[in-house]
Amino acid sequence: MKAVVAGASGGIGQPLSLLLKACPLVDKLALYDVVNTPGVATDLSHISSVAQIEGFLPADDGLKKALTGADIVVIPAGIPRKPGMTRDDLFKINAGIVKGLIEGVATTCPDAYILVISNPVNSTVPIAAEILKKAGKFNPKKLFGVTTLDVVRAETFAQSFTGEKDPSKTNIPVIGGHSGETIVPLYSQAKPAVKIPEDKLDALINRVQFGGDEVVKAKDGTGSATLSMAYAGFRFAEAVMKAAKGESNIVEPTFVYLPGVEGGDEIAKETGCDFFSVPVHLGKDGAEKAVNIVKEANEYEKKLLQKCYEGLKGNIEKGVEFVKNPPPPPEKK
Ligand SMILES: NC(=O)c1ccc[n+]([C@@H]2O[C@H](COP(=O)([O-])OP(=O)(O)OC[C@H]3O[C@@H](n4cnc5c(N)ncnc54)[C@H](O)[C@@H]3O)[C@@H](O)[C@H]2O)c1
Ligand SMILES: O=C(O)C[C@H](O)C(=O)O
Repeated sequence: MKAVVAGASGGIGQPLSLLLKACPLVDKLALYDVVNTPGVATDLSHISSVAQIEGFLPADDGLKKALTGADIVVIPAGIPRKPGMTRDDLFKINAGIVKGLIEGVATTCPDAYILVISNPVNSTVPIAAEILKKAGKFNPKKLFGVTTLDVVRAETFAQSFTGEKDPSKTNIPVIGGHSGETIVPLYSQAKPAVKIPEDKLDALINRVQFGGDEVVKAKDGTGSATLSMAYAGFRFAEAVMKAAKGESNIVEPTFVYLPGVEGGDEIAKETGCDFFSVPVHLGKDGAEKAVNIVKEANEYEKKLLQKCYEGLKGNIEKGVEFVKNPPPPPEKK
């Protein structure tokens, strides 16, 4: 498989590229960024793994060259948060970055699986969908917002209650979107079952919903989660690649366009949101089936979901509007 990382020189991009370089499922790896890819690619090229690696910059049609023949494109390009910012504050800059990259995908490798990491995911994925629709290249089964970090956090933060030595052995679905109260962990649906004491549940849910802020605060102005995100992004990319190669029974929560995925219509009706993260069966064609876990939520979780829908609808609409009614270009001074 040929994998492309767009935003490869960044805090997420570099460790994610390292994990992809070491992954035996990857034969070719193209690194694209507006800076530093020659250095990052040369460094990684000394690793004795299967993947042939190349780095590209925008000059000389670099994006097109990076994307040519891509099977999977992972996008962590864009600015990260600083303390005091919301993910929505990143929209102004990151919306344009994602738009440009997706336009490149639409013309060069429209059949690739597209994994969007750039924030605000609740809006950047709708932007990607609208751009692909405009180009007549939208395949909803192959466009994914990466929400795996929320799952990773939900597993990790619950470890003291599961008693598992390896927290990843407890499957905890996290649904909704990827920001604050739009993130809804469903501990009632954990497999194997987990008993969270009632007086500890609010704090646990809050930590998962605002785990990103915990890292932003600790990094004190130097960025947001990068290493845990690279781990999570790789975990999801590996799942997509394994499914593409024919491995069965791969189910991962991811933010998808529900009306375009089997089983999604029912969830869209129930949530009022066209884009939503739910556990999705992955196969050769991408998102094969969305699992309606929303209806399994208990009363406590249903209240969380109501808040999620309110925030998420506006974020989705903002992304769609950005493409349908683009803001005027800034005036030249
Ligand atoms: N989905 C998630 O769970 C999740 C988790 C963590 C971070 N993020 C988001 O991922 C994004 C990247 O975070 P980071 O910490 O790696 O930031 P970073 O600033 O360290 O890296 C971003 C990289 O993108 C590059 N870039 C900018 N414009 C580009 C363009 N047009 N084409 C290609 N590359 C371009 C920059 O040069 C930089 O190397 C942020 O928006 C952040 O909020 C998402
Ligand atoms: O919090 C952020 O801004 C980055 C990311 O979305 C995260 O959840 O860590």
